[in-house]
Amino acid sequence: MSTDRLVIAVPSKGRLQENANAFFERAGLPVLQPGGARNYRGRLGGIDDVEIAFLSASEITREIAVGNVHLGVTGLDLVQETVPAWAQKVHLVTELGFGFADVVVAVPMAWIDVATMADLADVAAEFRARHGHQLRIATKYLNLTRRFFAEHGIADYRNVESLGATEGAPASGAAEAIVDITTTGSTLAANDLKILSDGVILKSQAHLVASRNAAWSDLARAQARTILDRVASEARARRTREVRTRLDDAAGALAAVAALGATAPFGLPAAGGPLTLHVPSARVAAVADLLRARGAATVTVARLDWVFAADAEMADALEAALG
Ligand SMILES: Nc1ncnc2c1ncn2[C@@H]1O[C@H](COP(=O)(O)OP(=O)(O)OP(=O)(O)O)[C@@H](O)[C@H]1O
Ligand SMILES: O=P(O)(O)OC[C@H]1O[C@H](OP(=O)(O)OP(=O)(O)O)[C@H](O)[C@@H]1O
Ligand SMILES: [Mg+2]
Repeated sequence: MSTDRLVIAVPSKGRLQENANAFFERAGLPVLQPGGARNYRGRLGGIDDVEIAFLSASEITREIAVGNVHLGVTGLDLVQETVPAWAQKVHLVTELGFGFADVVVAVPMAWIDVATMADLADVAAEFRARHGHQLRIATKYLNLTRRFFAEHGIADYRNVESLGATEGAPASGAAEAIVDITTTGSTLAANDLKILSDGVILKSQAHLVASRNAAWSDLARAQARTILDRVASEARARRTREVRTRLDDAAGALAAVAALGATAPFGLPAAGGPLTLHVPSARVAAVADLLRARGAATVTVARLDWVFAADAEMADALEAALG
């Protein structure tokens, strides 16, 4: 880093790229790549002097861990697998609601007696005596596997490192079982593999992450505060609906819907005026029912683009993590 400005690492390819760009766009901070797709440096629109490094998801994780970039978008699976003592180096700013994938233990469908990790432990304990070698697990998630198997008391196995087509390992005879990431399950099914019932090691999704090791200048901290305020405002808006209505007893109605999480951010209306509520999106129908039961004739519901608020919980949590 040649200057003290903020540097954000954004996926330049792979499964997270498109959604990561859409996420910054929604927050009013479009990712700009002036030199075209082959230029590995860009900048963020909507804010001055923020640099973007375009990298693959695994490179982003590494650069965050060593502190070469301040913020980045990557998968939780990569953070937990590839960064030793990750919580000391990486602060999870927020989940991003995309890049969902589970890291799972899967065995051949034909193993009808093996449904749980305890069953797999039994197989592992007897495997060498029966077959002349240890149970082999194909995976690129060596650290997550080691931790999870240890928690389940499985010690008698061997990892076979696999960097691609892991699901093919049992059929090809390279391993007996696998640990890999799955989203739709179609690759597992196509390879006649099943997930053990308690074999989900990690439910991963993309996160905005911050490096606790980077050099955080005053400028970089201030830029991060601005960015996180917009990100938090967009996230708040996404989980909220604006509900408007008119009733005789607005105060009584507000008290009744408060139990459903509704708030009146602009206060109670003067007599006869419209009441504006903010309601968690999942509770909108229940709130509308209650309002009509209390005499509201019409209730409108609208999506919001932004909800700016007085508190800065995301930025404050980052400051606390950076010390
Ligand atoms: N079905 C999926 N399979 C694999 N990764 C997924 C899936 N769904 C979401 N992801 C997320 O995407 C991350 C990896 O993305 P991807 O494999 O596209 O990167 P990449 O560009 O291939 O990077 P690299 O070349 O460094 O492996 C995973 O670690 C995970 O967090
Ligand atoms: O459950 P599904 O929806 O079928 O997805 C799972 C598959 O996707 C990933 O591979 P990817 O296509 O990223 O190839 P890679 O291993 O080369 O990264 C992963 O390693 C699985 O093979
Ligand atoms: Mg990949």
